[in-house]
Amino acid sequence: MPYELQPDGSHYVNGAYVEDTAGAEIPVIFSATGERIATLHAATPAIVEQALVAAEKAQAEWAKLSPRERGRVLTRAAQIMRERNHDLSVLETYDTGKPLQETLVADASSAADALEYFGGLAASLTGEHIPLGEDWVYTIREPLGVCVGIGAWNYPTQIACWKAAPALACGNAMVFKPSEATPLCALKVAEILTEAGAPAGLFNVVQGMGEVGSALVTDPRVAKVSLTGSVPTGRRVYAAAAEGMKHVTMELGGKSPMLVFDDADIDNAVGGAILGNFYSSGQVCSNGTRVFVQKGIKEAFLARLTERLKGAVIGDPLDEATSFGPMVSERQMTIVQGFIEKGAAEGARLVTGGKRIDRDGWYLEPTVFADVTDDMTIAREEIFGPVMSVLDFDTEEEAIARANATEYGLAAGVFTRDLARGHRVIGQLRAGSCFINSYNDAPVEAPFGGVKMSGVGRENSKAAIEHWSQMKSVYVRMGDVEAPF
Ligand SMILES: NC(=O)c1ccc[n+]([C@@H]2O[C@H](COP(=O)([O-])OP(=O)(O)OC[C@H]3O[C@@H](n4cnc5c(N)ncnc54)[C@H](O)[C@@H]3O)[C@@H](O)[C@H]2O)c1
Ligand SMILES: C[N+](C)(C)CCCC=O
Repeated sequence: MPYELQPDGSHYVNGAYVEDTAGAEIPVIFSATGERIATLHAATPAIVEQALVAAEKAQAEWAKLSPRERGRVLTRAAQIMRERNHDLSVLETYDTGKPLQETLVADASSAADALEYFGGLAASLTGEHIPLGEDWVYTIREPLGVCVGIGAWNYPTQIACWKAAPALACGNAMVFKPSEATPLCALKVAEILTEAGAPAGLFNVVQGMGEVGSALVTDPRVAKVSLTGSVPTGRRVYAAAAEGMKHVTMELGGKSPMLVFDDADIDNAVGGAILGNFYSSGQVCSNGTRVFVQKGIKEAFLARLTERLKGAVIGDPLDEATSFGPMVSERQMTIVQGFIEKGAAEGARLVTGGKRIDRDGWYLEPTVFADVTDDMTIAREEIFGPVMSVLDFDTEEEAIARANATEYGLAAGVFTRDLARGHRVIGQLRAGSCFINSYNDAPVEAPFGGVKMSGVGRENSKAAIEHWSQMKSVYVRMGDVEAPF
């Protein structure tokens, strides 16, 4: 066992593990077996207070460092993460149930990318000089202060670092609350940042459910809240943050469309649909769960998809050969089973899957429904599980209109050999993260985030800097002040 699964304390505050067993118990369950692997406790008000005090103190000192010095800490943390990728990946697999085959390449490594990228960017975050004849204005890019990050359970290491890396690069401190379903990984991020030279209190982790998140969001010392979670939680958190006029980033849910035209390379389209529906057992916010296939290739697409799904290796997520693992929790599995039942009851054609797998843990078969219509529940609501809905269409205009007929707008994809059509269609899809002949790529260099109900703000890329800093402008008069009296 690379890391002890039971951490030295539930929380990481002011550079060290702390515990307060008065907080509600948080059992950590390995979803491949149903076994309890650790027990943590939700933060009490005293722990939340300690974290905020520590963050406030650390932020004042951190902001005084040169951006280059701040960047050096982040890039050092990235290097440590890469060196420990295997251990961190195993921990991620225990925390989430995702196959090691995935976590080895998509979690600590994506987190390290963010630390490296924003560490490198830190020194170039400058203001500008604006000449006004004799007078002039200069701008200073300033930190926001103490920021709160709140995570979902599907990518606990990645989410912590996609928030912390730009936040810290800009001179902020952070109190991060992981999802109560996956509380382990963010603690390692905190440990590594300390080891890399981050001052005590710069990145704190407090555990808990919605009440702990809510206590952080409403605290007047907090300048910004970045949430990754569902739309209903996003609505509540955004409203609470608005009361205090706080900055927000909202990375929320989706029901994203993937459009497959008759001229698409069928294997690439099927590959994109598999990645966009079954990676992480379908527990990915940007998944293309409404797969619109043009009528001419619909049956060929379904046949190839069914064939390729037979290649899924379902099993122990700690075995590197496994390519499809359990759901994160029994609760999530039950929610997804409810959607599968609705799909069948509302008349969708079950092409493959649909059942719970007969083994320990919370496994569902990769499931594909065809002949899905726009009004069906499975075509309208985010399922967050391994359930693909295939809808068919005749014309480009029709597909675009139907793809856009949703309150969500996180992602969208197009598969076609006609690149002019690819760009034309993507240009009309109302979504933040789009793909042509690909799906779900999320390099740190590209902005990531949604439109409409899927969110506000962007993570990753230079665009994230705008969401973790603010501009001060300074007018400088070179001559006398002329006043009317
Ligand atoms: N857009 C993205 O980048 C992205 C990435 C991953 C997941 N997601 C979305 O997350 C959802 C799945 O994750 P989940 O089930 O953990 O989401 P969730 O909304 O139930 O919880 C998200 C987080 O918010 C906290 N929370 C709940 N109520 C709160 C409150 N009132 N105040 C403050 N914090 C509160 C939870 O404890 C958890 O840490 C899906 O909708 C998925 O699409 C989005
Ligand atoms: C990097 N992925 C796989 C696109 C995940 C982004 C976070 C959403 O759940």
